[in-house]
Amino acid sequence: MTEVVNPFEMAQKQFDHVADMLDLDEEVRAYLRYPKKEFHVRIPVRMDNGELKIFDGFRVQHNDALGPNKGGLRFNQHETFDTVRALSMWMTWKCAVANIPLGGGKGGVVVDPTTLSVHEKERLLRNYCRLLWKDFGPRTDIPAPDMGTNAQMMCWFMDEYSQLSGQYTPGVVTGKPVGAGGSLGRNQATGFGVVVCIREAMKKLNLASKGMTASIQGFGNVAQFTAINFIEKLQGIVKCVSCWDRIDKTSYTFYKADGIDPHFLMEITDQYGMIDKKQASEKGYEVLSGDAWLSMDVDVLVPAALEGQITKDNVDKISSQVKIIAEAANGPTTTDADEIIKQKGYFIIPDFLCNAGGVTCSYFESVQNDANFYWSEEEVNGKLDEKMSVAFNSVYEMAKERKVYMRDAAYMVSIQRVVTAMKLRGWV
Ligand SMILES: NC(=O)C1=CN([C@@H]2O[C@H](COP(=O)(O)OP(=O)(O)OC[C@H]3O[C@@H](n4cnc5c(N)ncnc54)[C@H](OP(=O)(O)O)[C@@H]3O)[C@@H](O)[C@H]2O)C=CC1
Ligand SMILES: O=C(O)CCC(=O)C(=O)O
Repeated sequence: MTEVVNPFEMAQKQFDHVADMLDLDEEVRAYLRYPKKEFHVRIPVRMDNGELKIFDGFRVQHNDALGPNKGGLRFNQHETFDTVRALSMWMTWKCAVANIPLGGGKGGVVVDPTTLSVHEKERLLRNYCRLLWKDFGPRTDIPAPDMGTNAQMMCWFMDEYSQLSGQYTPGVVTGKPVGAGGSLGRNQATGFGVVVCIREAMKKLNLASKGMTASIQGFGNVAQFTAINFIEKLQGIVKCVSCWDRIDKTSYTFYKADGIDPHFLMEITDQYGMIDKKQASEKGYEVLSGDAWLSMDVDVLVPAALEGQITKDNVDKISSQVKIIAEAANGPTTTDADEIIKQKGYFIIPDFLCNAGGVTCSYFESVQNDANFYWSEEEVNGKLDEKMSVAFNSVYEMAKERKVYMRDAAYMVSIQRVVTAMKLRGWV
């Protein structure tokens, strides 16, 4: 039977498991198992053809013990309240593991962004902001780009908020374009951080990175910059990436035995992330089935698309040659599949550690906005590399010390930091 995946149940299960291992107090568990605040809005938008359409939008603020809630805003046709709840909870652990003074939040609008014109997208984004602006702010809750949203949309959000509040407020949102309060390096930061984690894992496993092979699911922001950094920083070879084809309504894997060229593939990818099959084939790429990425004989497997992709039904397809599973997406592995991965002894870099580079760079962007002083790209990348290496090593050390799985170790580091802040603030 196909596994049904509710991301929020998955997030709670993961938390409960480590709460038991830490013998966490019942009151603390009750606090952390659910978000602190949730918003559901109905967003009216006048479409280009004059019709009025209403969209469902969510914002969830899980926990702000360490600092203001922080997390992306997704435009996704499959978004649910529970997905956003799970993602906000994972943001709490992500900020804590990265050791940045921020809490967990996430937002989502139920919409297929490919069906909207630019003007419709802008009206939807601005109306979402108008309905919720009093609950956002640089000291309250700070959104950022995520699936289906981008830097331009963050800029509209910043502009709308600034107009409503009567003050130029760049720090209300991160992931803005450079030149409008954005930080150099933010666009590539998540993929950059994924590769820092892979590099650190390789050091621990005594693997030389040169010539190591990888297979990546997805070809959006995170996947693209993971591929580029894996090739350029580690001198590795990316054998394939995959993408969703909205015309054929299926996904495809683009494979090249001697390694893909992410820059070429980016040139033939449209604004919604679809790679042109014809042009890829002409350049010698094999176009394989959407799940072919999972069974590749490679050293590093990188799910970088969606949640719930590695399930108990397909986990056995993972090659025994794989040495590292780097979870670049949020929640790509279901709890049942995770148990099998753990038993088989694959080295996993858990999602909220692996993809923490994005929010860490967002934090740098907020710091620059507050100071109104902007850093060079070298400075941003240097600080990001350091933060991600320290985060990886703190989790690795915890796993070694407690003899636990890397995911459990990441939870232990994060939960302890959040609970310490809650206790110091007198919440529990
Ligand atoms: N952007 C960021 O800074 C961060 C993102 N993340 C997480 O990383 C993941 C990817 O996000 P991001 O790259 O920003 O999102 P994008 O929207 O840029 O990319 C998502 C990618 O997944 C592809 N995709 C969708 N469905 C499938 C499928 N069934 N099979 C294969 N590919 C598919 C999309 O293709 P198409 O576009 O054609 O639909 C697209 O290439 C998400 O889980 C997100 O939450 C985590 C931390 C930070
Ligand atoms: O950059 C950010 O603030 C958040 C990024 C995000 O949503 C995520 O890491 O999942």
